[in-house]
Amino acid sequence: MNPHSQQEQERLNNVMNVINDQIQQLESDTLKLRNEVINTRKHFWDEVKVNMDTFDDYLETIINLRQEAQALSVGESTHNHAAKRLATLQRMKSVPYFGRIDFLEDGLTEQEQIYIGISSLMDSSGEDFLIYDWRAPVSSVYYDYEPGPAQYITPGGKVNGELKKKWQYVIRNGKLESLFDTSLTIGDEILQKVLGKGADKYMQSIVATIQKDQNRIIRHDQGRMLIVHGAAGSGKTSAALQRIAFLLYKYRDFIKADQIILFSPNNMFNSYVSNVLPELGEENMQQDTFQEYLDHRLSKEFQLETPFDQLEYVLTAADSPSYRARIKGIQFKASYQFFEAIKLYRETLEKSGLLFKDIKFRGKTIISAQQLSEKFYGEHLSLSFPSRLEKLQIWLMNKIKEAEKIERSEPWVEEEIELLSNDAYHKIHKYLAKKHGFEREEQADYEMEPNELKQVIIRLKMKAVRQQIKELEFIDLEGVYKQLFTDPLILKVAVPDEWKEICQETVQMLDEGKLHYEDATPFLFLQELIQGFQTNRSIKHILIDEAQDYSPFQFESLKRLFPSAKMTVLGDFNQAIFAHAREVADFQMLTNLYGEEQTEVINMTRSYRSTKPIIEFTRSLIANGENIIPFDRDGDLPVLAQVGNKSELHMSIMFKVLKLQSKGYENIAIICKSAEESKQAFEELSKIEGIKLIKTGTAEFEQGVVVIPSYLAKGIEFEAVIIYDASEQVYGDESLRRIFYTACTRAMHELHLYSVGKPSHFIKKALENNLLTLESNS
Ligand SMILES: Nc1ncnc2c1ncn2[C@@H]1O[C@H](COP(=O)(O)OP(=O)(O)OP(=O)(O)O)[C@@H](O)[C@H]1O
Repeated sequence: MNPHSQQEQERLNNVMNVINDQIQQLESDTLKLRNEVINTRKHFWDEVKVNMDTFDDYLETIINLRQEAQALSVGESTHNHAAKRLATLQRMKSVPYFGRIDFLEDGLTEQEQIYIGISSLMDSSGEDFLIYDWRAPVSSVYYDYEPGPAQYITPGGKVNGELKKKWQYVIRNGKLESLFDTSLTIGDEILQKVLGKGADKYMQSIVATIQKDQNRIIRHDQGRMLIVHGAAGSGKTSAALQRIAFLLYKYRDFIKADQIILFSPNNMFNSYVSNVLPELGEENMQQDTFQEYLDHRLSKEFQLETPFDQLEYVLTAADSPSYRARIKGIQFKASYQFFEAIKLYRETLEKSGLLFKDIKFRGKTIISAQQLSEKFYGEHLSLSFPSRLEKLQIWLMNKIKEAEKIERSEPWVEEEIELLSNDAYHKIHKYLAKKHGFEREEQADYEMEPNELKQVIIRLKMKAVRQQIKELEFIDLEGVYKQLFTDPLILKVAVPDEWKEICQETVQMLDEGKLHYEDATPFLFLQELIQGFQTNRSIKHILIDEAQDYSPFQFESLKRLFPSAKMTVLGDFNQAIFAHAREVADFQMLTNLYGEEQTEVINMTRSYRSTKPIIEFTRSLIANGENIIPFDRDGDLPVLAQVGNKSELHMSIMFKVLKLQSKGYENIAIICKSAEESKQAFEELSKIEGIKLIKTGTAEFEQGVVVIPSYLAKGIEFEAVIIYDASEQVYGDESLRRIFYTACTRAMHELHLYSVGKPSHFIKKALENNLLTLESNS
């Protein structure tokens, strides 16, 4: 037993007592506060005397109301605050702290013992910290330094000193299970233990074992843009989530959880990561997928393809005649050249090319597209593009007024009046009476002018037209976008050889009211360049996970949508699975987004998720994989089993699942290339008890044995992974290398590959270097 254990357990007992006392106190406080709030709500109107007789009475009532509302809101917020603290203390009851540093500040003689946990705790006198929050400035020493000179940054400046000792604790349910003086021991026992555990339904927080490079990401606080490029399993998502917790702590008076958005690959991933922040005593940030944003903006006008439909096409339709052109189109439409070309195109629209729609009322054209075009290109040419559109709107509104006058003599107006319901008639009467200054009690005396009634009817009917004008809907955006594919002179960049086919397909899609996924963002981007960008200034931080899947259009759109936000971009180019993925890591575009001075790039090469043998295998699948450093966790070599046919494959997999389950693994994924392959595999493997099929719509991350398409397994992990069919026939094309790599890197403890016939050439290097065990018959 460690000689310090006794002493440490005593201190722990003390801390537990303080926590228990505070819990007791808070329980009674929150109950009282809760009752007070309920009471105030119940008797809200008793306290407010509503009297509107005179202006002074009215004023008093308003003031009274305000005061009551304010009291209620203060009560609610105090109660929420206390309830939140109570929940954190309850969590601390199990693990009050996980680390300690002994720090001697320069100029002082006594070293301080700093215990670190998920939240701070003061002693009963309220003067000394028993525990420091892991996000407090001094706590960074714990993550950043080995014993020796160390420093940390406070709002008041740098603090220099010496880290004398560093301890790690394993505490469970208030009991000290073990402690490590990490200044003496080599290696990282606690990290070993954490990583060796089973997978959970939800991702866990990593605050007890944050690594130095991850800490840099979490506490990064300069510039508008942080780019994190990290190997599979290096902790990008984990760092992103702890970073959010850090920001919520550091800027607690300025930033609330709903002012931070995490963009993630799909809804299932959202559920997978949804527990980390609450576990740390913070509220969850907003979570979104880019697809949801596109849906919100474009699904009224178009039938939108989802990124997963696009991927499914890419993975399964290689035999279709237009396949090659579509792939080239996908790549081109996500390229930087196309992005620049669209910006240029918008500029040329200042001189010519902007298309308009006829403005119609009751099926009749009241202002033609031709008139609009002549007006736009005939006047105010020295003004900026948005100002010219504004002038056009004003002109149009006047035209609408004229049109309304003309409509008065149309017979439909009389017909409408005759058809008015009593209720509608009275509403109009009341409205006009009020307009003419009749007080409520005199309104019955008001007699409506027939012409005025007509005017109201016409205005009501014209409302939609005015709205169209306000929203600039008279611009034919679809036509403007289509021109890029019908007028060969517009795009001034090199286009793919298959351009003719790409154009045909794009035009056909648009004519059918559909928008391919590769067209959606460029279309929206062009639309916003013309109509103006929508903005949301309340968001202060956006974090983009799996950023390798985003195109320049998407980054630029997010930047413009959230002009007050800082951006954290996390990705791994080796996992770029979409067809538009660039061949090489391209940080330049991202750096250009906010400029070099505002941008920092952090690389993470150490990988934690998988055992060392699995990482050694997976890194052999990609170019420059040797740069990935495995965390030293032991395990079996990945296994390759070659089978003769599908029925042998299914038998072997079923057998393997049983074997893995008998070893205690609960989270087992059978990863297929596509949804189509997953569906077939699921049908064939349905005898496995409790097996589930994960589809694009699956909202909750499921535990147990799952069959899952590679692209949905992205970002998540499983105790054991079975690659359904790693044959050359399935993974023969070079473009699938990254998808294959992504699938294999999902494994924490065991990886099993099956191959019907010849295995994919992706594993050639692994076979040559004995990074796999061959299993002839399972
Ligand atoms: N410092 C750490 N302490 C404990 N566990 C860690 C640490 N860093 C990473 N992990 C664990 O490693 C696994 C991978 O982390 P995470 O999913 O954040 O990596 P990633 O870089 O986002 O992976 P990928 O790109 O492959 O999806 C998770 O189980 C995570 O909890």
